[in-house]
Amino acid sequence: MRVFPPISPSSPSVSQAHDPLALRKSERVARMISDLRLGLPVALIGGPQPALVYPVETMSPERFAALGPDRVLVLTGRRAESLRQSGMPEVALFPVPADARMDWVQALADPSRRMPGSAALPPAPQSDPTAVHRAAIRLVKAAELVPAALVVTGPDVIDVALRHDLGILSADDVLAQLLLARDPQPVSDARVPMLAARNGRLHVFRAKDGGPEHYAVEIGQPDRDQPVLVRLHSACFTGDVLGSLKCDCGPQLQAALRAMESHGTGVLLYLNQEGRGIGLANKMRAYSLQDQGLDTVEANHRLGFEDDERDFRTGAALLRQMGIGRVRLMTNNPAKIARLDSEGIEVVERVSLQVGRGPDNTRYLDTKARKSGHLLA
Ligand SMILES: Nc1nc2c(ncn2[C@@H]2O[C@H](COP(=O)(O)OP(=O)(O)OP(=O)(O)O)[C@@H](O)[C@H]2O)c(=O)[nH]1
Ligand SMILES: [Zn+2]
Repeated sequence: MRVFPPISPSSPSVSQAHDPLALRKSERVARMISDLRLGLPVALIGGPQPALVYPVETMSPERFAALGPDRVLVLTGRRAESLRQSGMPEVALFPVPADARMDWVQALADPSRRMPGSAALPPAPQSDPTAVHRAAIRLVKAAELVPAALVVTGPDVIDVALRHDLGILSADDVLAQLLLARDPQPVSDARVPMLAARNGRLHVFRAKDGGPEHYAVEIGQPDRDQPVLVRLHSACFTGDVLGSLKCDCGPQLQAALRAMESHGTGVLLYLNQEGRGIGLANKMRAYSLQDQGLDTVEANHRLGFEDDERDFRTGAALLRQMGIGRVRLMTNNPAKIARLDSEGIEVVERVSLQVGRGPDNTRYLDTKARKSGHLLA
């Protein structure tokens, strides 16, 4: 008779050294992120009891109706504060009453949803978030969903997860994996002549964590022994592709390429960190809030995000991959300079990049200068 090894969710009993098909922790986390985008729950171990984590944004009404009695709504402290709960921890827990409606929960999580007429403010938050709650928020943020989760605890969670083939991992492992810096590897590259710079080559990079690909546009052949003219550009579909006037991204992208062309060489990293890392769907939620009068930072907070959710370690890793250790950085954002410096990339000079100011983005640019420390010259 065949004997199956016992299943140990947090540390698979068969190590990958012996079984190449055994899932790595990073692969389990990548699957969890995909599952949450699909509206599937994942099981986390780490609190007093194991828990199922459901994404508020994508869960179905049927799954909401079938939730167990011990469930809490997990919001970021930012979101809780915008619901007029002051002095919040980084992660806030609200008990969800048995008769709670799904649209009430969704409206607490997402300011773009209409609160059902009779709904009152949520009851006072429960205290003491555990690693499970912190991991739940990190996972839904990584999935670029509304940063809110329903966490259901119960003794049979692991049974349910095994029966339904759900992802299972310890919350500490999830948190550790999501904090790791990944080294994107080069995948392919080819010559791409551009209007702004004829002598261009596009390199595609991919990390092993299933996250987004990032790109490097190399102009000419920069001498690695000299500081290289570099731009770290975060994706902005609206500005870069549509020519939106709400920001300065499109003009900055083109001006950087033109500057590299006239200098003869340079590298523009195109980082897929849309909306300062919150994703395009959330950026459009933020834009709706801006249409109601909030500025770019207030809108992020109202949604439950920090001002800036980007991780510029990715930019440093790409530069290292390309053999670039010293740069003249085209930016107005001191956080980019600080991050490259702390990652061992020497910024020998900041090259100012002030272009594209107009009536539709004056407030946006002024807010970035006032609240996020962007330089105005
Ligand atoms: N959340 C949010 N993101 C925005 C908004 N407007 C633009 N963005 C995003 O902001 C980022 C701007 O990227 P960058 O131009 O590289 O960065 P920066 O911080 O302005 O720094 P520099 O341009 O280098 O000075 C892009 O990811 C845009 O998609 C907004 O109102 N809300
Ligand atoms: Zn933009």
